[in-house]
Amino acid sequence: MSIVLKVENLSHRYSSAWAIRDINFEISQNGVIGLLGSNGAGKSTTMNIICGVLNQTEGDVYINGVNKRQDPRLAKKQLGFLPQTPPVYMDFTVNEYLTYAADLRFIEKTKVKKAVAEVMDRTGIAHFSARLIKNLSGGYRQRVGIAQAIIHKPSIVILDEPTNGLDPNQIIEARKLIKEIAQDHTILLSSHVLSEINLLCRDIIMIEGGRMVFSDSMDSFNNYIQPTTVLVRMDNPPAESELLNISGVNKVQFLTEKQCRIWFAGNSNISQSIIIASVQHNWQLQEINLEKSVLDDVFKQLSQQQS
Ligand SMILES: Nc1ncnc2c1ncn2[C@@H]1O[C@H](COP(=O)(O)OP(=O)(O)OP(=O)(O)O)[C@@H](O)[C@H]1O
Repeated sequence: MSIVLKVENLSHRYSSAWAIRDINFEISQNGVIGLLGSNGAGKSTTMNIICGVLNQTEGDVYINGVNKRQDPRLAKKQLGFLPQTPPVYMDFTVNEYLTYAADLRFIEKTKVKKAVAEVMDRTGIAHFSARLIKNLSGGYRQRVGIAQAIIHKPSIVILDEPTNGLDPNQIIEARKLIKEIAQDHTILLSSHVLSEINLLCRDIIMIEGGRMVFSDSMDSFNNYIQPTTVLVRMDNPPAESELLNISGVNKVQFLTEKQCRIWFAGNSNISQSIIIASVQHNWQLQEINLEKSVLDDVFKQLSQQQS
C-alpha cells in the first residue's frame, strides 16, 4: 500500500516552549486515521504544519513522497484542509464560494463548473447552491467546508475537529459524510473525543503534551487499553461504602440516584464481583457497562506504559 503522508521528527516551538516534539508517523491509502489528544496536546499545530499554514521548527512532512518544505506547491496540490473554523465567506452563495475555491486550487477554467457541481452532489448541498452561506445551518456550513477541501480531488484530506460545535443530529450527518468521502480519499481527522475516533477510524495516532504516545490500528488500541471504570445502574443501590467493600473497587461516584461510576484495579473481574454482590444484597442491578472512554485514564495508562 502506498504511503500518502509521512511525518518525520516533526517539532515546533512557538516561542520558548515546544508545542510538539519529535512526532513520527506514516499513513497509507484510504480510510480515516484519527489524531487524538486532549485540549492543547498539539493536534492543530501538527495539522497546520502538514497543511503548510505553519512552518515547522524541525523535521519534515512528505505528501505522496513530495517534501512539503522543498516543493510546497506540488505537495499542497495533493492535500485538502478543513481547519477548526470553516474558511467560508458568509456573503457568498455556496456556488460562488466553491467556484472561488476551485480557482484557488488551480482547477482549469473549463472544468470549474463540473467540479463545483460534482462536489456539491457529493457533499449533499446541491439544493443550497444559490443560498448565502450566512443563511446555512452550522451542519451545512461544515459541508461547504468539506466540499472546498475535496474540490480538487486531493489524495489526503485533513479535518481539524470537524464535528466540534455541531448539534447531535448534525454530528451524525457529518460522520456519515466523512465515512463516504473516506472511500476514495485518505482522511486525517483530529478529535479530543475518543468515542468519535473509535466510531470512524481504522488507525489512531495519539498525542499528549506535544509527544506521540500511540500509533497503531484502532483494534490494537482497544486491546492495549484496559478498562478501569464500569458504569452501573441499580434500582435499589447501596451506600457508597458498601460498594467500596467489593474487592478491587477503588472509588465510587454516584452520577444520579440510581447510576454510579466505579473505578477498579485493572486486573480484577469487577463485573462478576458486582453481579454477585448485587444478587446477595438485592441491589436490583439493571445495567453494567465496562468503559474505555475516560480519556484522562487512557492518557494515564499510556504514559505509564511508555515509562
Ligand atoms: N500561536 C501560538 N502561540 C503560542 N503558543 C501556542 C500557539 N498556538 C498553540 N500554542 C500552544 O501550543 C500547544 C499545542 O496547541 P494546539 O492548538 O496545537 O493543541 P490542540 O491539541 O489542537 O488543542 P485544541 O484541541 O484545544 O485545539 C498548547 O500548549 C498551546 O497553548
